[in-house]
Amino acid sequence: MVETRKTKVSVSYVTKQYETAPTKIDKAKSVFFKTNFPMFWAVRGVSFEAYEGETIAVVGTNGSGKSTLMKMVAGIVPPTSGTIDINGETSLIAINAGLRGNISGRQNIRLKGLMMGMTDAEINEKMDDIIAFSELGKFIDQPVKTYSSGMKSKLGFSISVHTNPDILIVDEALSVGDATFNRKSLNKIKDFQKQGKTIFFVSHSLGQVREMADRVLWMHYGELRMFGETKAVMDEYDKFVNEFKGMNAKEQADYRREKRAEQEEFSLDDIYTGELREARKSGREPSDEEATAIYKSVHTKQNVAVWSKFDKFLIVFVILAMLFVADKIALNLGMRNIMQNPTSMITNWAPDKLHELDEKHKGAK
Ligand SMILES: Nc1ncnc2c1ncn2[C@@H]1O[C@H](COP(=O)(O)OP(=O)(O)OP(=O)(O)O)[C@@H](O)[C@H]1O
Repeated sequence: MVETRKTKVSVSYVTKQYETAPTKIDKAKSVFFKTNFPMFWAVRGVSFEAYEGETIAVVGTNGSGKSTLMKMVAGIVPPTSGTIDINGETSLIAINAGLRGNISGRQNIRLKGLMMGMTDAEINEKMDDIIAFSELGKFIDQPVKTYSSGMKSKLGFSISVHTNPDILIVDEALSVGDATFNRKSLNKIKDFQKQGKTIFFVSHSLGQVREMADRVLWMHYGELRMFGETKAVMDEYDKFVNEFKGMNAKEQADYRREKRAEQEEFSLDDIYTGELREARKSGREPSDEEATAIYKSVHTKQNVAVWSKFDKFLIVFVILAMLFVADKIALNLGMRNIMQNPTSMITNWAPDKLHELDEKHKGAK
């Protein structure tokens, strides 16, 4: 059957490789020095298409790559290889997504609105609705770092649904609020379904998945294990979960170790050979042109920054020069102060500016 619906998201052979640096300091070190942490493929050659108006649930055990895949679709994390084509505006709702801890909930609403290209007037018009939906009451003027994860999720959810995206990605944000808020959020998602939006939602609630999803994408240790109609995939997923629960502790640990080893030893050529194997299994020998096209597509590398020694030297030089100029000309702050607290130059500015915009808005009411 020829698919007539509009393709909204097209993902081809996407991977994400991470260095398993144990701490943030180790990660920072690896930017400037040669380090030897093992590499690990969190997503291994995922391909799928999502159409206008459908709701796709993303399931899988902890650490299977669901959030990483969704962050790549939302454009927040770049893939290591492969391509993602988006036909529309995406908005990611995830616990903490894009919220700044040092500024208030209200200032976060303004900041996120500005980042999404809304004008001051548009933000002012929606401000009261967003605050009302979030149910945060007077906490809206408290710094977000004082919020619980449920409160952050309520704020994130409320902001995202009011920015009216046509592709909505909900990453577990439906399960961290209280029962009433979750029901309200589900109803909002159902409204979006009726409006024909494309929705992805990551969920560990299998009942919610069966109730809401048209299709299900099952991630398994970085691979797309199955993608299809909700009932067919969920029946298989349930079967796997029950089989896994039926194993003893040693069998479970062995299984995890084996899969983890596959994630470390994986290479892009595995996707290529897997594709050829699948084609042959279905009785079709790919032509040389087809094989070359698959090879090229699999090996499409994204522009992940690889810094040369000169780049690193330049970065340090530019930072020092900026600090010097800021000290001498613009801010008249002592060099020692800046060295002790470099972020003060930025953090002092942002809340003041957002506060000024809020005051203007209140005055205009
Ligand atoms: N920034 C990162 N650096 C290194 N490893 C990462 C990073 N982000 C995720 N990972 C690793 O990638 C794997 C997939 O993580 P991801 O958060 O996508 O899984 P998930 O399926 O969403 O898990 P959960 O259901 O527990 O939320 C995990 O092993 C995780 O530790």
